[in-house]
Amino acid sequence: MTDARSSAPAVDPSPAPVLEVSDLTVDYPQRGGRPLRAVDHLSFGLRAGQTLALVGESGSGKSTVVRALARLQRPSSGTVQLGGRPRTGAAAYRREVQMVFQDPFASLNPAHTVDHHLRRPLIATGRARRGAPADAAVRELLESVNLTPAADMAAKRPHELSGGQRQRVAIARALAPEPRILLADEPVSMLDVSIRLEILNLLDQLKRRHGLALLYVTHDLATARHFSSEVMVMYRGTVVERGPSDEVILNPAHPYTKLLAESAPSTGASREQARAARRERLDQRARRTAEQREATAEGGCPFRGRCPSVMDICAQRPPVAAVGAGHQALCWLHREGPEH
Ligand SMILES: Nc1ncnc2c1ncn2[C@@H]1O[C@H](COP(=O)(O)OP(=O)(O)OP(=O)(O)O)[C@@H](O)[C@H]1O
Repeated sequence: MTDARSSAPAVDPSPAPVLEVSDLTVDYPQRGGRPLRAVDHLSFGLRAGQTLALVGESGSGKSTVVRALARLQRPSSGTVQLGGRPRTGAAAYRREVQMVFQDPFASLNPAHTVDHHLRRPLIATGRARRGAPADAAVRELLESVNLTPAADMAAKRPHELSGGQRQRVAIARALAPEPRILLADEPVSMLDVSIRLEILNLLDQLKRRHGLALLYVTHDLATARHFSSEVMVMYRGTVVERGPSDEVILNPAHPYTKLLAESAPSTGASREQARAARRERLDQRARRTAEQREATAEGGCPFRGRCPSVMDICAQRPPVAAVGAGHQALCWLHREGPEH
């Protein structure tokens, strides 16, 4: 795998975020009990031309973050602001923030042609007028995701396409409104191994070409490292480690990230292995939900029930410790000062 980041044009290391998330908290009501805290006071920014990876096991809260950013889930508290503008109208926000979903089989309507899927958002968002301008814009979108000859592809229905081709259509559709932000929630986990890297490379190229800010949600640490400049590791709704992707993945500081890195499945897993991993993730999700209910009630370090280095002090909320340049871990092990 060539390093997608090494050929990156020099970018301003810290341009202002185009999307700012501050203290985002999402609680789900539970029948007859306390609400379940799926996201706990999360803050981060997405920057133009950069990819931030959000990693964690099933049930850690990644999809809830994406749903809140896409305004499909109302936060319990905190804010999500577009380019420093707190009150963007719903239509303008939806144009700027687009999503690519995990399942390209479910995200396209089987009754409609590819042309219909792309023409609709172009016209609805005023990016192209009906008729010849929309024809040209559909063609351009298809070519930009390498679906050619564009005229043949435009006439097809989803069932006539492979999984990878469908995901390319879904990406083209997300680009139609010319967004500034793309939220990609496990965009390749349902695809055949052989085409996963092609689709991730395509997203990477489109990010550069259009200066998109990309949030890449994944279970896969290898592709998180390869395709992102920064990584946030989430456990039970809390970011337990964040920093430059090489740093976090090659030198993990938090016991949870270490565990993830040690148990990471290979990117080249077969479809059967991927299915087995998915079943395991669903089991994990059920376990995490049960644990999360307890954690919501208890406080302290969310990972202490599984942590091999657990200490008495972990019953208290851990500090955010600097463990390297721009690299932080939420852990008592890295508390500054005398040994405890
Ligand atoms: N609509 C909902 N109502 C109640 N609880 C929910 C809802 N959606 C998610 N949860 C719970 O919130 C927690 C976080 O779930 P979320 O789907 O955000 O995690 P995830 O990391 O994206 O997992 P996966 O990779 O399986 O999608 C889990 O405990 C989950 O059971």
